Amino acid sequence: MRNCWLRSFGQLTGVPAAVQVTVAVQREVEAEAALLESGGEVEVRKLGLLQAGAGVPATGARKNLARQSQFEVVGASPSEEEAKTETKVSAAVEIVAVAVAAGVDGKGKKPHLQLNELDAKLLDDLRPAKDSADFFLCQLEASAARIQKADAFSAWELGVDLYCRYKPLHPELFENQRENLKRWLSPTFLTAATAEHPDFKDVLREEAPGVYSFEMFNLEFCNLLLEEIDHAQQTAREALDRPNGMNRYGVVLNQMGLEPLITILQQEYLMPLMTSLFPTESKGCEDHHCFIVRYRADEDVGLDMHEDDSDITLNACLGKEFTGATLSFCGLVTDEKHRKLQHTYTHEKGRAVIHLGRHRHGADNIESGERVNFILWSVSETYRNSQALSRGVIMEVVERRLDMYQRPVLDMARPIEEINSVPSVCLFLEGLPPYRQHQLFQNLLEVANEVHASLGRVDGQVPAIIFFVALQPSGAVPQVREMSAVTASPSLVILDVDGEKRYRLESDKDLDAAEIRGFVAAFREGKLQVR
Ligand SMILES: O=C(O)CCC(=O)C(=O)O
Ligand SMILES: [Fe+2]
Repeated sequence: MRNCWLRSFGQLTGVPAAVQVTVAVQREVEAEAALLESGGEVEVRKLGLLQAGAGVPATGARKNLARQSQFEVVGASPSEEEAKTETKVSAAVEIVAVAVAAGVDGKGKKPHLQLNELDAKLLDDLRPAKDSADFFLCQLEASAARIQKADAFSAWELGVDLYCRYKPLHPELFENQRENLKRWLSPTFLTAATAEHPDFKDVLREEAPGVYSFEMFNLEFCNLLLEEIDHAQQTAREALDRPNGMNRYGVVLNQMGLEPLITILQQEYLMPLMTSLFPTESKGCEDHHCFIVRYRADEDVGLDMHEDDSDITLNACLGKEFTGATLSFCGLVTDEKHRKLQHTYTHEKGRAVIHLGRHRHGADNIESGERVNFILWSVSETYRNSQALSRGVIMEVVERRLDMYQRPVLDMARPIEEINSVPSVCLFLEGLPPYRQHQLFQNLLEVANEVHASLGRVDGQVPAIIFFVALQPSGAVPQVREMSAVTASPSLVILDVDGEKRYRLESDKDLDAAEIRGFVAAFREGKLQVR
């Protein structure tokens, strides 16, 4: 068995499960080939990303966290046995097996980063059952073909690159997070959050109705994270996304591989607090978007009043030295006086403020120095689904709008908000065999390109008809399916959320490019019946 060590990494934003696995396996296979060619004389470094995707059950307490783990394999001389390894099936299975053996049995060379319990559980889940391997591989191949052929997926690959390249400055932020957090959280908050009956009354300061603050991180953590962010910006700047359209100089922490840390922070320490302050909105708060904002005189100096695309927002100041840059609050967007200024909060290093995402707020201009804050947007699918009818399709929290606008077909799991206002062609393919998904995706792509060409599509602008594809029942897919009132796969629907209309293709024929083309053309000519 080759030496191998594991590291746990975070979630790739915007990358569906099967695609992540495929990229990993493709690279593994390439590296494998290089290793065999070299006769094992040259050490080959292989990087991969494992994810419990198709055919591999994603169980465990936190789907999000249990979804992936990244591992590195360093090859020594291949054995006879290994030299025979040719197929992707055995490569995929072998990779999993190597990871499991090294991680769970602790046999690997010294671990680069320690496995935490959930990683161990993940690897157990991934231990491939013989009969699922073929199906698993089939999914991988279909996704590989999609990646190679469809431009629509190219940006997702870029995300993978960042993961492979980023080398942390402070590994302790990426390993053994549960233990480390105990050292980094303020003792008062830690005690309150971990008590048998969590009680925050001595910890919280009510700043204004619905706005609370508390001491959260100690200085060691603030400084550690500040240094890691600087390091990421220096070494991987071009690959880091901006956190949202409003902050030009922030970074998305999940993208740097910090998702496991943030998830533990959210689920184990913040959840009791969120539950006690915001019982409705915190129910089912499983997802998060975590990012850094930065203000200084020569960059962004402040942020206009807005509401967040979160259900609950936590905003902790990491430093550095600054004056000004206070945070102003008005009311909840549903309040009559929601535009009236109600409170101005002064940030302190290590102190966090927590409020509902729909509580209007804005960052006042910085006067001198630099302010860097850690923002955690918690998202509750349970709460969002309960609000679905009044709010239209709910957005995933991660915005990659400009990228999205370039793509002919978008991922329905993470739609852009225009799905609520622009007619959207939605193709549901969840559960279909991979070759069929691939074929129909190609058909949709072909029609989307034709339609956009005929509409005179302008780069960077939302076209008059958007195309979405659903490959797995994740993210917004179940919700869009429900709104479309279809149960089968494939299903083709044109959804006009704003006009409260939907058009379903009902046909005896097998779906193909001609059918899709005809259906969209009929819609454009106003010939479709609402169904
Ligand atoms: O700068 C702050 O403290 C607030 C930032 C913020 O509201 C946001 O990024 O959504
Ligand atoms: Fe905000």
